[in-house]
Amino acid sequence: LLPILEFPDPRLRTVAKPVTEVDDKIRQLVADMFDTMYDAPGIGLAASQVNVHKRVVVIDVSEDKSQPLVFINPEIEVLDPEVSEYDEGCLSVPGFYETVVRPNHIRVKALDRDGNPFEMEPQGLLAVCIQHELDHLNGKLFVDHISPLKRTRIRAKMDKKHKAEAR
Ligand SMILES: O=C(O)C[C@@H](Cc1ccccc1)[C@H](O)SCc1ccccc1
Ligand SMILES: [Zn+2]
Repeated sequence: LLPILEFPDPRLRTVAKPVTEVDDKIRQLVADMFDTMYDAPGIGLAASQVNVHKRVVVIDVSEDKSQPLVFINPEIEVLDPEVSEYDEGCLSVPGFYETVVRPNHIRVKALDRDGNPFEMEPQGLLAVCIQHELDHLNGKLFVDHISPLKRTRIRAKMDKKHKAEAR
């Protein structure tokens, strides 16, 4: 299992670099990320969260771990301006859920675990999760989409938790 960085760790603000070659090293990272995500448990994980600053995302929104998806060098285009709300969580901000507004009709282009390009037009939670993970690759967190007051309060609680753990 890979350790997951927690807000406000500044390393979460790193902009991840594109993968130049989808090789066995990347496939090992993907396998370790799925193990870490399923164990958390979570429905998505970006390499940034495990302090690997490469543009790699794993997602599985299924109930029974039956739909693992790998997005390498993902790119998103918004297909229409309609947005929807979702109470998002984050494995890097454990225990906090806040309403985030995002476009709900997008197209994703990425490479799969074999380095082959593919694209999809995800709906619902998958569309939300892909945008949440892409934020991670760009050094953004879901708390950046809520009010500064709420973000400050969450940061204070996370700092207190980390102090207690350090004792
Ligand atoms: O930190 C992450 O990227 C994992 C996120 C994925 C997520 C993105 C957007 C909306 C919900 C989840 C979650 O922490 S995984 C935990 C979870 C599982 C099911 C539903 C909500 C949260
Ligand atoms: Zn997250």
